[in-house]
Amino acid sequence: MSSATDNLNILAKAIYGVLIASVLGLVSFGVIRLSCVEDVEPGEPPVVYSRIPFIGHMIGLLSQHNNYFTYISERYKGPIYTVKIFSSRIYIIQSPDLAQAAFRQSKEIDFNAIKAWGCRAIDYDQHGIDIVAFRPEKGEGAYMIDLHNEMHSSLAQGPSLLETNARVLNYLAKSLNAVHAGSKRHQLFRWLRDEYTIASAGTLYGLSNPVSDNPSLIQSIWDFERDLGLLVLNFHPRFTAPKGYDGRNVVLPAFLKYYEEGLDKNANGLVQGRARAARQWGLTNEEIAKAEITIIMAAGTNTVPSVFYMICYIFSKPDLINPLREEVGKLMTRKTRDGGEVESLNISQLQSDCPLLTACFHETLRLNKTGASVRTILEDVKLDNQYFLKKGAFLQIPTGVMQADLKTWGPDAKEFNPRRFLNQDSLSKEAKKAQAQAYIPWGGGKNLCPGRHLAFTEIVAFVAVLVYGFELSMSDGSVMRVPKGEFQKLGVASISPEKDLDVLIQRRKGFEDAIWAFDV
Ligand code: HEM
Repeated sequence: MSSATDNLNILAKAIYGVLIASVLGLVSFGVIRLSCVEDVEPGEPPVVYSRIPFIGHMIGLLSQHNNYFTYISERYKGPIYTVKIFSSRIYIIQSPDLAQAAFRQSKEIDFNAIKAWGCRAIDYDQHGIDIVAFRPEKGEGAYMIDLHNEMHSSLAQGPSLLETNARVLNYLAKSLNAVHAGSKRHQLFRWLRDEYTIASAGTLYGLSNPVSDNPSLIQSIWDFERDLGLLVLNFHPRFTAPKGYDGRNVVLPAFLKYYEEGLDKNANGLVQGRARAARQWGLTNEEIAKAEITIIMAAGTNTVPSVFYMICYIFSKPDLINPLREEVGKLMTRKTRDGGEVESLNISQLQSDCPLLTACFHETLRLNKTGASVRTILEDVKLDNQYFLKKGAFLQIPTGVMQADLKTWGPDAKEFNPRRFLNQDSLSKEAKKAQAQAYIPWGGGKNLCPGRHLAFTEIVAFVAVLVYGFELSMSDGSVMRVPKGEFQKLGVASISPEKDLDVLIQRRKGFEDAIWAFDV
Protein backbone atom coordinates (compact mmCIF):
# COMPACT_ATOMS: atom_id res chain seq x y z
CA MET A 1 0.00 0.00 0.00
CA SER A 2 2.69 2.37 1.08
CA SER A 3 4.85 1.59 -1.96
CA ALA A 4 1.82 2.20 -4.26
CA THR A 5 1.32 5.61 -2.58
CA ASP A 6 5.03 6.34 -2.96
CA ASN A 7 4.85 5.49 -6.66
CA LEU A 8 1.81 7.71 -7.08
CA ASN A 9 3.65 10.54 -5.31
CA ILE A 10 6.70 10.10 -7.55
CA LEU A 11 4.43 10.08 -10.62
CA ALA A 12 2.56 13.20 -9.43
CA LYS A 13 5.89 14.99 -8.77
CA ALA A 14 7.16 14.01 -12.22
CA ILE A 15 3.96 15.31 -13.88
CA TYR A 16 4.22 18.50 -11.81
CA GLY A 17 7.84 18.92 -12.83
CA VAL A 18 7.01 18.49 -16.51
CA LEU A 19 4.07 20.93 -16.20
CA ILE A 20 6.16 23.62 -14.47
CA ALA A 21 9.01 23.17 -16.95
CA SER A 22 6.53 23.49 -19.85
CA VAL A 23 4.94 26.66 -18.42
CA LEU A 24 8.37 28.21 -17.77
CA GLY A 25 9.49 27.18 -21.23
CA LEU A 26 6.44 28.77 -22.83
CA VAL A 27 6.80 31.99 -20.82
CA SER A 28 10.52 32.26 -21.65
CA PHE A 29 9.78 31.56 -25.29
CA GLY A 30 7.16 34.32 -25.28
CA VAL A 31 9.53 36.76 -23.58
CA ILE A 32 12.34 35.90 -25.99
CA ARG A 33 10.01 36.23 -28.96
CA LEU A 34 8.71 39.61 -27.80
CA SER A 35 12.18 40.93 -27.02
CA CYS A 36 13.98 39.54 -30.04
CA VAL A 37 11.57 40.35 -32.80
CA GLU A 38 13.38 42.94 -34.85
CA ASP A 39 10.27 45.07 -35.33
CA VAL A 40 12.16 48.34 -35.71
CA GLU A 41 10.63 50.43 -38.47
CA PRO A 42 12.84 52.11 -41.08
CA GLY A 43 13.87 55.53 -39.80
CA GLU A 44 13.27 54.69 -36.13
CA PRO A 45 16.03 55.74 -33.69
CA PRO A 46 18.66 52.98 -33.28
CA VAL A 47 18.04 50.42 -30.56
CA VAL A 48 20.56 50.38 -27.71
CA TYR A 49 20.74 46.84 -26.36
CA SER A 50 21.46 46.08 -22.73
CA ARG A 51 24.41 43.92 -21.70
CA ILE A 52 22.01 41.42 -20.06
CA PRO A 53 19.65 40.29 -22.84
CA PHE A 54 15.89 40.89 -22.56
CA ILE A 55 15.67 42.20 -19.02
CA GLY A 56 18.84 44.30 -18.72
CA HIS A 57 17.16 47.69 -19.28
CA MET A 58 14.45 46.85 -16.78
CA ILE A 59 17.02 45.86 -14.16
CA GLY A 60 19.02 49.01 -14.99
CA LEU A 61 16.01 51.30 -14.57
CA LEU A 62 14.82 49.62 -11.38
CA SER A 63 18.26 49.68 -9.78
CA GLN A 64 19.66 52.98 -11.06
CA HIS A 65 16.48 55.00 -11.68
CA ASN A 66 17.30 58.38 -13.33
CA ASN A 67 21.04 57.64 -13.23
CA TYR A 68 20.50 54.86 -15.77
CA PHE A 69 20.15 57.43 -18.58
CA THR A 70 23.47 59.00 -17.61
CA TYR A 71 25.00 55.52 -17.61
CA ILE A 72 23.73 54.82 -21.16
CA SER A 73 24.77 58.29 -22.35
CA GLU A 74 28.36 57.41 -21.41
CA ARG A 75 28.46 54.49 -23.81
CA TYR A 76 26.07 55.70 -26.54
CA LYS A 77 26.58 59.23 -27.86
CA GLY A 78 23.98 59.38 -30.64
CA PRO A 79 21.31 62.13 -30.72
CA ILE A 80 18.42 59.74 -29.97
CA TYR A 81 18.06 56.03 -29.24
CA THR A 82 15.42 53.43 -28.51
CA VAL A 83 15.25 51.28 -25.40
CA LYS A 84 13.06 48.21 -25.74
CA ILE A 85 11.54 46.54 -22.72
CA PHE A 86 9.63 43.50 -23.99
CA SER A 87 7.32 44.94 -26.64
CA SER A 88 7.34 48.53 -25.27
CA ARG A 89 9.73 51.14 -26.58
CA ILE A 90 11.07 54.30 -25.03
CA TYR A 91 12.85 56.87 -27.19
CA ILE A 92 15.54 58.79 -25.34
CA ILE A 93 16.65 62.13 -26.72
CA GLN A 94 20.22 63.28 -26.09
CA SER A 95 20.59 66.14 -28.57
CA PRO A 96 19.43 69.66 -27.60
CA ASP A 97 17.89 70.49 -30.98
CA LEU A 98 15.87 67.25 -31.08
CA ALA A 99 14.64 68.00 -27.53
CA GLN A 100 13.33 71.36 -28.68
CA ALA A 101 11.74 69.75 -31.76
CA ALA A 102 9.94 67.23 -29.51
CA PHE A 103 8.65 70.04 -27.28
CA ARG A 104 7.36 71.84 -30.39
CA GLN A 105 5.54 68.80 -31.80
CA SER A 106 3.22 68.65 -28.78
CA LYS A 107 0.18 67.59 -30.84
CA GLU A 108 1.57 64.10 -31.44
CA ILE A 109 4.22 64.05 -28.69
CA ASP A 110 1.86 64.60 -25.82
CA PHE A 111 2.02 65.25 -22.06
CA ASN A 112 -1.66 64.83 -21.12
CA ALA A 113 -1.79 61.04 -21.40
CA ILE A 114 1.01 60.86 -18.80
CA LYS A 115 -0.99 63.13 -16.51
CA ALA A 116 -4.09 60.92 -16.89
CA TRP A 117 -1.91 57.95 -16.00
CA GLY A 118 -0.51 59.90 -13.04
CA CYS A 119 -4.06 60.23 -11.65
CA ARG A 120 -3.51 56.80 -10.14
CA ALA A 121 -1.10 58.43 -7.71
CA ILE A 122 -3.93 60.53 -6.30
CA ASP A 123 -6.34 57.63 -6.18
CA TYR A 124 -8.79 58.88 -8.83
CA ASP A 125 -11.54 56.42 -9.72
CA GLN A 126 -12.79 55.86 -13.26
CA HIS A 127 -15.07 58.95 -13.16
CA GLY A 128 -12.12 61.32 -12.58
CA ILE A 129 -9.76 59.47 -14.91
CA ASP A 130 -12.31 59.63 -17.76
CA ILE A 131 -12.60 63.41 -17.41
CA VAL A 132 -8.82 63.87 -17.33
CA ALA A 133 -8.14 61.39 -20.16
CA PHE A 134 -10.88 62.71 -22.50
CA ARG A 135 -9.34 63.55 -25.87
CA PRO A 136 -11.54 65.96 -27.80
CA GLU A 137 -12.19 65.90 -31.52
CA LYS A 138 -10.94 68.94 -33.38
CA GLY A 139 -12.85 72.04 -32.26
CA GLU A 140 -14.31 70.40 -29.11
CA GLY A 141 -13.45 71.52 -25.58
CA ALA A 142 -12.01 69.41 -22.76
CA TYR A 143 -11.13 69.72 -19.09
CA MET A 144 -7.40 69.46 -19.77
CA ILE A 145 -7.55 72.32 -22.28
CA ASP A 146 -9.36 74.61 -19.82
CA LEU A 147 -7.10 73.55 -16.96
CA HIS A 148 -4.00 74.29 -19.03
CA ASN A 149 -5.32 77.75 -19.95
CA GLU A 150 -6.26 78.58 -16.36
CA MET A 151 -2.87 77.51 -14.95
CA HIS A 152 -0.81 79.23 -17.58
CA SER A 153 -2.77 82.52 -17.60
CA SER A 154 -2.88 82.87 -13.80
CA LEU A 155 0.91 82.51 -13.53
CA ALA A 156 1.83 84.56 -16.63
CA GLN A 157 3.36 88.04 -16.20
CA GLY A 158 0.55 90.39 -15.14
CA PRO A 159 -1.62 91.50 -12.21
CA SER A 160 -2.46 87.97 -11.00
CA LEU A 161 1.25 87.06 -10.81
CA LEU A 162 2.10 90.35 -9.09
CA GLU A 163 -0.45 89.56 -6.41
CA THR A 164 0.94 86.02 -6.03
CA ASN A 165 4.52 87.39 -5.80
CA ALA A 166 3.46 89.89 -3.13
CA ARG A 167 1.79 87.17 -1.09
CA VAL A 168 4.70 84.74 -1.19
CA LEU A 169 7.34 87.38 -0.45
CA ASN A 170 5.33 88.62 2.50
CA TYR A 171 5.63 85.14 4.02
CA LEU A 172 9.33 84.82 3.16
CA ALA A 173 10.09 88.25 4.72
CA LYS A 174 8.55 86.91 7.95
CA SER A 175 10.88 83.87 7.78
CA LEU A 176 13.91 86.17 7.45
CA ASN A 177 12.71 88.53 10.17
CA ALA A 178 12.32 85.58 12.54
CA VAL A 179 16.12 85.13 12.45
CA HIS A 180 17.01 87.53 15.26
CA ALA A 181 20.42 88.88 16.20
CA GLY A 182 22.81 86.26 17.61
CA SER A 183 23.67 82.98 15.91
CA LYS A 184 20.84 80.67 15.03
CA ARG A 185 21.38 77.00 14.29
CA HIS A 186 19.24 75.48 11.55
CA GLN A 187 18.90 72.23 9.71
CA LEU A 188 19.05 74.15 6.43
CA PHE A 189 16.93 71.90 4.18
CA ARG A 190 14.32 71.31 6.86
CA TRP A 191 14.10 75.04 7.61
CA LEU A 192 13.64 75.96 3.93
CA ARG A 193 11.20 73.11 3.33
CA ASP A 194 8.96 74.23 6.19
CA GLU A 195 9.14 77.96 5.47
CA TYR A 196 8.49 77.54 1.72
CA THR A 197 5.68 75.01 2.15
CA ILE A 198 3.89 77.32 4.61
CA ALA A 199 4.51 80.27 2.27
CA SER A 200 3.22 78.37 -0.79
CA ALA A 201 0.13 77.13 1.02
CA GLY A 202 -0.75 80.61 2.30
CA THR A 203 -0.08 82.12 -1.13
CA LEU A 204 -2.09 79.57 -3.09
CA TYR A 205 -4.96 78.89 -0.68
CA GLY A 206 -5.28 82.02 1.48
CA LEU A 207 -4.55 82.85 5.10
CA SER A 208 -6.67 80.05 6.51
CA ASN A 209 -5.62 76.88 4.73
CA PRO A 210 -5.08 73.21 5.61
CA VAL A 211 -1.28 73.53 6.00
CA SER A 212 -1.14 76.62 8.21
CA ASP A 213 -4.02 75.20 10.28
CA ASN A 214 -2.08 71.93 10.74
CA PRO A 215 1.67 72.22 9.93
CA SER A 216 2.14 68.46 10.40
CA LEU A 217 0.73 68.19 6.86
CA ILE A 218 4.09 69.50 5.58
CA GLN A 219 5.67 66.13 6.33
CA SER A 220 2.72 64.30 4.72
CA ILE A 221 3.06 66.33 1.50
CA TRP A 222 6.80 65.59 1.28
CA ASP A 223 6.22 61.89 2.05
CA PHE A 224 3.81 61.83 -0.89
CA GLU A 225 6.43 63.44 -3.14
CA ARG A 226 9.11 60.91 -2.13
CA ASP A 227 6.83 57.98 -2.98
CA LEU A 228 5.26 59.45 -6.12
CA GLY A 229 6.88 56.99 -8.53
CA LEU A 230 5.56 53.99 -6.58
CA LEU A 231 2.13 55.55 -6.07
CA VAL A 232 1.76 55.97 -9.83
CA LEU A 233 2.44 52.23 -10.25
CA ASN A 234 -0.53 51.73 -7.88
CA PHE A 235 0.54 48.19 -6.97
CA HIS A 236 -0.78 47.70 -3.43
CA PRO A 237 0.45 51.20 -2.46
CA ARG A 238 -0.43 50.65 1.22
CA PHE A 239 2.51 48.20 1.33
CA THR A 240 4.76 49.35 -1.50
CA ALA A 241 4.62 53.08 -0.67
CA PRO A 242 3.32 53.24 2.92
CA LYS A 243 4.54 56.76 3.76
CA GLY A 244 3.21 58.35 0.58
CA TYR A 245 -0.03 56.41 0.93
CA ASP A 246 -0.53 57.61 4.52
CA GLY A 247 0.47 61.15 3.55
CA ARG A 248 -2.12 61.24 0.79
CA ASN A 249 -4.79 59.96 3.18
CA VAL A 250 -4.01 62.64 5.76
CA VAL A 251 -3.94 65.54 3.28
CA LEU A 252 -7.16 64.66 1.40
CA PRO A 253 -9.72 65.22 4.22
CA ALA A 254 -8.07 68.53 5.13
CA PHE A 255 -8.47 69.88 1.57
CA LEU A 256 -11.96 68.38 1.25
CA LYS A 257 -13.00 70.36 4.35
CA TYR A 258 -11.40 73.47 2.82
CA TYR A 259 -13.52 73.17 -0.35
CA GLU A 260 -16.71 72.16 1.47
CA GLU A 261 -16.43 75.25 3.68
CA GLY A 262 -15.98 77.42 0.54
CA LEU A 263 -12.58 78.74 1.72
CA ASP A 264 -11.33 78.66 -1.88
CA LYS A 265 -12.88 82.12 -2.30
CA ASN A 266 -9.65 83.38 -0.64
CA ALA A 267 -7.35 81.38 -2.93
CA ASN A 268 -5.10 82.93 -5.56
CA GLY A 269 -5.83 82.95 -9.32
CA LEU A 270 -4.18 79.58 -9.95
CA VAL A 271 -6.25 77.62 -7.41
CA GLN A 272 -9.50 79.42 -8.27
CA GLY A 273 -8.94 78.86 -11.99
CA ARG A 274 -8.23 75.14 -11.48
CA ALA A 275 -11.39 74.70 -9.41
CA ARG A 276 -13.43 76.63 -11.99
CA ALA A 277 -12.30 74.33 -14.83
CA ALA A 278 -12.80 71.22 -12.67
CA ARG A 279 -16.38 72.11 -11.69
CA GLN A 280 -17.30 73.03 -15.23
CA TRP A 281 -16.30 69.56 -16.42
CA GLY A 282 -18.02 67.70 -13.57
CA LEU A 283 -15.22 66.86 -11.14
CA THR A 284 -16.53 66.57 -7.57
CA ASN A 285 -15.22 68.45 -4.53
CA GLU A 286 -13.51 65.23 -3.45
CA GLU A 287 -11.76 64.90 -6.80
CA ILE A 288 -10.67 68.55 -6.72
CA ALA A 289 -9.36 68.06 -3.17
CA LYS A 290 -7.49 64.87 -4.13
CA ALA A 291 -5.54 66.79 -6.80
CA GLU A 292 -4.42 69.63 -4.48
CA ILE A 293 -1.53 67.62 -3.05
CA THR A 294 0.05 67.65 -6.52
CA ILE A 295 -0.20 71.43 -6.78
CA ILE A 296 1.31 72.21 -3.43
CA MET A 297 3.94 69.62 -4.30
CA ALA A 298 4.60 71.19 -7.75
CA ALA A 299 5.11 74.51 -5.96
CA GLY A 300 7.76 73.11 -3.61
CA THR A 301 9.34 69.99 -4.97
CA ASN A 302 11.70 71.89 -7.30
CA THR A 303 11.78 75.20 -5.46
CA VAL A 304 13.08 73.94 -2.10
CA PRO A 305 16.02 71.85 -3.43
CA SER A 306 16.90 74.73 -5.78
CA VAL A 307 16.97 77.40 -3.07
CA PHE A 308 18.89 75.01 -0.79
CA TYR A 309 21.65 74.31 -3.33
CA MET A 310 21.80 77.93 -4.52
CA ILE A 311 22.54 78.98 -0.91
CA CYS A 312 25.12 76.19 -0.47
CA TYR A 313 26.92 76.97 -3.73
CA ILE A 314 27.12 80.71 -3.01
CA PHE A 315 28.22 80.51 0.63
CA SER A 316 30.75 77.77 -0.18
CA LYS A 317 32.54 80.23 -2.51
CA PRO A 318 33.57 83.24 -0.40
CA ASP A 319 34.85 85.08 -3.51
CA LEU A 320 31.26 85.34 -4.75
CA ILE A 321 29.88 87.03 -1.65
CA ASN A 322 31.22 90.59 -2.05
CA PRO A 323 30.32 91.01 -5.75
CA LEU A 324 26.83 89.68 -4.96
CA ARG A 325 26.42 92.05 -2.00
CA GLU A 326 27.40 94.94 -4.23
CA GLU A 327 24.79 93.99 -6.86
CA VAL A 328 22.00 93.49 -4.36
CA GLY A 329 22.93 96.62 -2.38
CA LYS A 330 21.96 98.78 -5.38
CA LEU A 331 18.37 97.53 -5.11
CA MET A 332 18.02 97.98 -1.33
CA THR A 333 16.52 101.03 0.32
CA ARG A 334 16.45 101.80 4.03
CA LYS A 335 13.46 103.59 5.53
CA THR A 336 12.42 104.29 9.08
CA ARG A 337 8.94 102.96 9.78
CA ASP A 338 7.12 102.59 13.09
CA GLY A 339 10.38 103.32 14.90
CA GLY A 340 12.26 100.49 13.11
CA GLU A 341 14.72 100.43 10.19
CA VAL A 342 13.07 98.71 7.22
CA GLU A 343 15.43 97.31 4.55
CA SER A 344 13.47 96.83 1.30
CA LEU A 345 14.55 94.95 -1.82
CA ASN A 346 13.10 96.25 -5.08
CA ILE A 347 12.38 93.02 -6.93
CA SER A 348 11.29 94.50 -10.27
CA GLN A 349 14.92 94.99 -11.31
CA LEU A 350 16.42 91.81 -9.90
CA GLN A 351 16.95 90.17 -13.26
CA SER A 352 18.33 93.22 -15.06
CA ASP A 353 20.46 94.67 -12.23
CA CYS A 354 21.77 91.48 -10.59
CA PRO A 355 23.34 89.50 -13.46
CA LEU A 356 25.72 87.52 -11.24
CA LEU A 357 22.95 86.52 -8.83
CA THR A 358 20.71 85.56 -11.77
CA ALA A 359 23.59 83.52 -13.22
CA CYS A 360 23.96 81.71 -9.86
CA PHE A 361 20.26 80.82 -10.09
CA HIS A 362 20.57 79.43 -13.64
CA GLU A 363 23.74 77.52 -12.79
CA THR A 364 22.03 75.96 -9.77
CA LEU A 365 19.10 74.81 -11.92
CA ARG A 366 21.50 73.51 -14.56
CA LEU A 367 23.24 71.25 -12.05
CA ASN A 368 20.32 70.42 -9.83
CA LYS A 369 17.29 69.98 -12.06
CA THR A 370 17.93 66.46 -13.18
CA GLY A 371 14.56 64.72 -13.71
CA ALA A 372 13.09 64.16 -17.15
CA SER A 373 10.27 65.35 -19.36
CA VAL A 374 8.21 62.31 -20.33
CA ARG A 375 5.76 62.16 -23.22
CA THR A 376 3.68 59.60 -25.12
CA ILE A 377 3.51 59.29 -28.90
CA LEU A 378 -0.16 59.66 -29.84
CA GLU A 379 0.23 59.13 -33.59
CA ASP A 380 3.01 57.81 -35.82
CA VAL A 381 5.13 60.92 -36.36
CA LYS A 382 8.43 62.08 -37.82
CA LEU A 383 10.50 63.92 -35.23
CA ASP A 384 12.07 67.00 -36.78
CA ASN A 385 11.51 65.41 -40.20
CA GLN A 386 14.25 62.93 -39.35
CA TYR A 387 13.22 60.09 -37.03
CA PHE A 388 10.14 57.90 -37.25
CA LEU A 389 8.43 57.58 -33.84
CA LYS A 390 5.78 54.91 -33.41
CA LYS A 391 2.33 55.46 -31.93
CA GLY A 392 2.07 54.14 -28.36
CA ALA A 393 5.76 54.55 -27.49
CA PHE A 394 7.11 56.72 -24.67
CA LEU A 395 9.59 59.52 -25.19
CA GLN A 396 11.95 60.80 -22.55
CA ILE A 397 14.10 63.94 -22.46
CA PRO A 398 16.56 63.46 -19.58
CA THR A 399 17.17 66.97 -18.29
CA GLY A 400 20.19 65.93 -16.19
CA VAL A 401 21.98 64.34 -19.17
CA MET A 402 21.29 67.34 -21.38
CA GLN A 403 22.34 69.94 -18.80
CA ALA A 404 25.62 68.25 -17.83
CA ASP A 405 26.82 67.13 -21.25
CA LEU A 406 30.55 67.84 -21.67
CA LYS A 407 30.15 68.38 -25.41
CA THR A 408 27.65 71.18 -24.84
CA TRP A 409 28.95 72.75 -21.63
CA GLY A 410 32.70 72.12 -21.80
CA PRO A 411 35.14 70.30 -19.50
CA ASP A 412 33.82 72.00 -16.33
CA ALA A 413 30.23 70.90 -17.07
CA LYS A 414 29.90 69.18 -13.69
CA GLU A 415 31.15 72.17 -11.68
CA PHE A 416 29.33 75.21 -10.34
CA ASN A 417 30.55 78.06 -12.50
CA PRO A 418 27.88 80.79 -12.70
CA ARG A 419 30.08 82.95 -14.88
CA ARG A 420 29.43 80.62 -17.81
CA PHE A 421 26.04 82.35 -18.09
CA LEU A 422 27.76 85.78 -18.16
CA ASN A 423 30.37 84.84 -20.77
CA GLN A 424 27.99 83.70 -23.48
CA ASP A 425 29.35 86.26 -25.96
CA SER A 426 32.74 84.52 -25.98
CA LEU A 427 31.12 81.33 -27.34
CA SER A 428 30.76 80.41 -30.98
CA LYS A 429 27.28 80.86 -32.48
CA GLU A 430 26.78 77.06 -32.53
CA ALA A 431 27.94 76.55 -28.93
CA LYS A 432 25.69 79.36 -27.72
CA LYS A 433 22.70 77.86 -29.53
CA ALA A 434 23.43 74.36 -28.18
CA GLN A 435 23.55 75.69 -24.59
CA ALA A 436 20.33 77.66 -25.02
CA GLN A 437 18.60 74.52 -26.34
CA ALA A 438 20.09 72.19 -23.73
CA TYR A 439 19.12 74.37 -20.75
CA ILE A 440 15.66 72.98 -20.04
CA PRO A 441 14.95 73.19 -16.28
CA TRP A 442 11.40 74.37 -17.07
CA GLY A 443 10.66 71.71 -19.70
CA GLY A 444 9.50 73.24 -22.96
CA GLY A 445 6.85 73.87 -25.59
CA LYS A 446 3.21 74.00 -24.56
CA ASN A 447 3.92 72.64 -21.09
CA LEU A 448 6.81 74.95 -20.22
CA CYS A 449 6.51 75.40 -16.44
CA PRO A 450 3.96 78.16 -15.83
CA GLY A 451 5.43 78.67 -12.34
CA ARG A 452 8.84 79.77 -13.62
CA HIS A 453 8.36 83.52 -13.01
CA LEU A 454 7.05 82.87 -9.52
CA ALA A 455 9.88 80.43 -8.84
CA PHE A 456 12.50 82.96 -9.99
CA THR A 457 11.10 85.64 -7.70
CA GLU A 458 10.64 83.52 -4.60
CA ILE A 459 14.07 81.91 -4.88
CA VAL A 460 16.23 84.80 -6.08
CA ALA A 461 14.67 87.52 -3.88
CA PHE A 462 15.04 85.37 -0.76
CA VAL A 463 18.67 84.44 -1.54
CA ALA A 464 19.43 88.10 -2.36
CA VAL A 465 18.43 89.22 1.13
CA LEU A 466 20.14 86.24 2.76
CA VAL A 467 23.43 87.11 1.03
CA TYR A 468 23.07 90.84 1.68
CA GLY A 469 22.03 90.79 5.30
CA PHE A 470 23.29 87.51 6.80
CA GLU A 471 26.38 85.35 7.30
CA LEU A 472 26.02 81.60 6.85
CA SER A 473 28.51 78.96 7.93
CA MET A 474 28.59 75.35 9.05
CA SER A 475 27.59 74.94 12.68
CA ASP A 476 31.28 74.72 13.74
CA GLY A 477 31.94 78.09 12.08
CA SER A 478 33.72 76.66 9.01
CA VAL A 479 32.88 77.69 5.44
CA MET A 480 29.66 76.16 4.09
CA ARG A 481 30.05 73.01 2.06
CA VAL A 482 27.89 71.62 -0.72
CA PRO A 483 26.43 68.29 0.42
CA LYS A 484 26.21 65.23 -1.81
CA GLY A 485 22.85 64.80 -3.52
CA GLU A 486 20.55 61.93 -2.68
CA PHE A 487 19.94 58.95 -4.96
CA GLN A 488 17.90 60.11 -7.96
CA LYS A 489 14.65 58.14 -7.84
CA LEU A 490 12.51 57.92 -10.97
CA GLY A 491 9.85 60.64 -10.79
CA VAL A 492 11.93 62.95 -8.56
CA ALA A 493 12.52 66.21 -10.38
CA SER A 494 15.34 68.03 -8.52
CA ILE A 495 18.15 66.76 -6.33
CA SER A 496 17.73 67.09 -2.56
CA PRO A 497 20.69 66.55 -0.23
CA GLU A 498 21.44 63.05 0.98
CA LYS A 499 21.84 64.48 4.51
CA ASP A 500 20.68 67.82 5.86
CA LEU A 501 23.23 70.53 6.76
CA ASP A 502 23.58 71.87 10.27
CA VAL A 503 24.30 75.58 9.72
CA LEU A 504 24.61 78.85 11.63
CA ILE A 505 22.68 81.83 10.33
CA GLN A 506 23.70 85.21 11.76
CA ARG A 507 22.67 88.75 10.94
CA ARG A 508 25.50 90.85 9.49
CA LYS A 509 26.98 93.69 11.48
CA GLY A 510 24.85 96.79 10.90
CA PHE A 511 21.69 94.78 10.22
CA GLU A 512 21.08 93.35 13.71
CA ASP A 513 17.68 94.99 14.03
CA ALA A 514 16.75 95.49 10.38
CA ILE A 515 13.21 94.61 9.32
CA TRP A 516 13.38 92.89 5.91
CA ALA A 517 10.77 93.66 3.25
CA PHE A 518 10.24 93.28 -0.50
CA ASP A 519 8.92 95.97 -2.86
CA VAL A 520 6.83 94.20 -5.50
C1 HEM B 1 12.66 75.84 -9.46
C2 HEM B 1 11.36 75.69 -9.52
C3 HEM B 1 10.61 74.93 -10.58
C4 HEM B 1 11.08 74.11 -11.58
C5 HEM B 1 12.52 73.77 -11.91
C6 HEM B 1 9.91 73.61 -12.31
C7 HEM B 1 9.96 72.76 -13.40
C8 HEM B 1 8.87 72.32 -14.13
C9 HEM B 1 8.93 71.50 -15.31
C10 HEM B 1 10.20 70.95 -15.92
C11 HEM B 1 7.66 71.33 -15.75
C12 HEM B 1 7.21 70.65 -17.04
C13 HEM B 1 7.37 69.22 -17.04
C14 HEM B 1 7.52 68.72 -18.43
O1 HEM B 1 7.65 69.44 -19.44
O2 HEM B 1 7.54 67.51 -18.52
C15 HEM B 1 6.78 72.01 -14.84
C16 HEM B 1 5.41 72.03 -14.94
C17 HEM B 1 4.59 72.68 -14.07
N1 HEM B 1 4.98 73.49 -13.02
FE1 HEM B 1 6.87 73.90 -12.46
N2 HEM B 1 8.78 74.13 -11.75
C18 HEM B 1 9.15 74.95 -10.69
C19 HEM B 1 8.32 75.68 -9.86
C20 HEM B 1 6.96 75.74 -10.00
C21 HEM B 1 6.10 76.56 -9.18
C22 HEM B 1 6.56 77.50 -8.06
C23 HEM B 1 4.83 76.33 -9.58
C24 HEM B 1 3.60 77.01 -9.04
C25 HEM B 1 2.63 76.48 -8.48
C26 HEM B 1 4.88 75.36 -10.67
C27 HEM B 1 3.79 74.86 -11.36
C28 HEM B 1 3.85 74.00 -12.43
C29 HEM B 1 2.66 73.48 -13.11
C30 HEM B 1 1.22 73.81 -12.76
C31 HEM B 1 3.13 72.66 -14.15
C32 HEM B 1 2.30 71.88 -15.17
C33 HEM B 1 2.21 72.65 -16.46
C34 HEM B 1 1.46 71.95 -17.56
O3 HEM B 1 1.11 70.80 -17.40
O4 HEM B 1 1.22 72.57 -18.61
N3 HEM B 1 6.20 75.04 -10.91
N4 HEM B 1 7.54 72.62 -13.87
